[in-house]
Amino acid sequence: MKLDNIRIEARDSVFNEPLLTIKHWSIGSQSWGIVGRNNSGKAQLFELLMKQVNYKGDIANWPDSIAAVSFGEQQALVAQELKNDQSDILDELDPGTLVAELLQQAAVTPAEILPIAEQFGLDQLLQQGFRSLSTGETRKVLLARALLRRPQLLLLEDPFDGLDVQARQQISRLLEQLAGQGVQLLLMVDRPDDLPDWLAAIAVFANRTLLVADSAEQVRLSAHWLTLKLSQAANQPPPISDCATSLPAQEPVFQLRRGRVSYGDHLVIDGLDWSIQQGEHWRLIGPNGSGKSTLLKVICGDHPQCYSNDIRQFGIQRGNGESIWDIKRHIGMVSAELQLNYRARVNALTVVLSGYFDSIGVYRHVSQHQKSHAMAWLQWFHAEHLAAKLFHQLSYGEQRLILVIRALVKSPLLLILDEPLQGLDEANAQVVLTAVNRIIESGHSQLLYVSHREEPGLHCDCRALHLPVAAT
Ligand SMILES: Nc1ncnc2c1ncn2[C@@H]1O[C@H](COP(=O)(O)OP(=O)(O)OP(=O)(O)O)[C@@H](O)[C@H]1O
Repeated sequence: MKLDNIRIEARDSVFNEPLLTIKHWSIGSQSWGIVGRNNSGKAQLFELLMKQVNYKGDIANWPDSIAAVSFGEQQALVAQELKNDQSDILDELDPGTLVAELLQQAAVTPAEILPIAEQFGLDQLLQQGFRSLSTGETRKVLLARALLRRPQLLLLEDPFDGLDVQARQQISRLLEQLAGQGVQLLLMVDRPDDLPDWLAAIAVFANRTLLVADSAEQVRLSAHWLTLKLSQAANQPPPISDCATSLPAQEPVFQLRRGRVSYGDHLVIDGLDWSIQQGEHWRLIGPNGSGKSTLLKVICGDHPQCYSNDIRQFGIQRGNGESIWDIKRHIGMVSAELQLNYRARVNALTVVLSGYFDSIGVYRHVSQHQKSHAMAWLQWFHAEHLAAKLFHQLSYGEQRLILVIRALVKSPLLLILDEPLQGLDEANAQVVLTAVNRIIESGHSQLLYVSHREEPGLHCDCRALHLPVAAT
C-alpha cells in the first residue's frame, strides 16, 4: 500500500488547517506501529484506511479486506445493544446479542468459532450477552471477531488496553504469529512503550501530519521518539478545593463483610472481607473478569446486590432507606463503563460540571464558583479549548481526560480511578498522575486505583487488594 500527497480537509470551514496530511508513505506489506499524541491525526488515519472519509491524493494497492478494532466500534456496538434492549417489553432481563452471535456474524462457518474462542479464552462466555462482558472480555471478543473476518490488513487501535498482563502477552504473541503468516498489521497506540518489540516499522504522527516512517530500530533512536516520551511539567499547583464532605473519626470509608456477588450461577465475589479506612489508599488488582468492576459497582451503589451484602460506607449502614445519591455524593469516579454510558449530548464543560451532581448531564443550578472552578481544572490540564466542544465529538482520549476532571472537580472523599489513563498519550497521562499525586498529598481524597499496568509516575503508598479469578 502506498500513500501520496494525502490531505483530509476539515468539514468545519472555520478550521482552516487540514485534519491530516501525508506527503509520502510506502506501507508495503510489513507490520507497522503507529504512534502519536492525542489529536495528532491517528483518528483521521483510521477513518482514511477504513474508507470513511473523503480525501485528496493517491492511494495505491489498497487491500481488499480490512478489519479493525477500535474504541469507536466498541462504543457504537454498546449503543446499538442499549437501543435494542427489550427488557421493558419482555418483562425480564434481555441479555442482548450473545457472544456466539456476534462471532457468528464474522465467521464463514459456525465450526470456525470454537477454536478461536478457545484461543482467546472466550469459550465459557459464548452464551453470555455482549453487554455484560468485562472490559477485557469485550476487547478479546472484538479482536476474535476481527480475526474471523480473515482480513488482509488488521487495523488495531490500542489493542492491549483493558487486557491483563497475561492476555497482553498472549495476544501480542498471537499477533506476531499472524504477521509471520502474512496478515498485515497496523497497531495504533497513544503511548510509545505500548508498541511491541517485534514490529518491523514505526510511523510517528504529530500535529496531524506524518512526521517519520522508518524501521522500528531507526525510529526508536530518533529525536521524534524522545519527544513522544516527554511529559509537560505542571508548574502551577492544581486547583484542589477542600473536600466537600467529611466523616467522624474511626468511621470506615467503606467496609464489606463476607461479601458475595454472583451472576446466576457465576459467583464473582465470594466471602470478601475488606475495608478502606480513613487515610488509606488502595489499588485493586486482578485479571480480566475477576470482579473489579463488579466490586466498584457495589461501592458506588450501582449494583443491585449491594443491598444483600453487609456494607457500611460513609457513615451509613446500607439498606436503611438511604438513597443512591447519599452514597454518590462522596465519590468521584472514572471508568470505561462510565465513558460508554455518558451519552448525553452536552459540551465538555457540562460534563465536568456534572461531577458536582454525580449525574449524566446537568439538571440543577450551577453556581458561578462551580463554573470558574471547573474552568480552572480544565485550564490546569491545558484542556480549556475543549470546554465548548460536544463531548461525544471528542476523541476517546480527550473524553477520558474530561471524565478524569469530572471525577476530581468536587474533591471527593473517595476518588475511584478505574483505568484512568486509557486512551491518553504520555504527556496527558503524566499530567493526570501529577494531579492524583497532589490530591493524595493534600489529604483531601482517598484513592482507589484500578489498572492492569504499573504506573511508576503514581507516587502513592497504596495497599493492594488482589482479586483472584472468579470461582464458577
Ligand atoms: N450482568 C452480568 N451478567 C452476567 N455476567 C456478568 C455480568 N456482569 C459481569 N459479568 C461477568 O462477571 C465477571 C466479572 O466482571 P467484571 O466486569 O467485574 O470483571 P473485571 O475484573 O472488572 O474485568 P476487566 O479487567 O476485564 O475489566 C466477568 O466474567 C463478567 O463476564
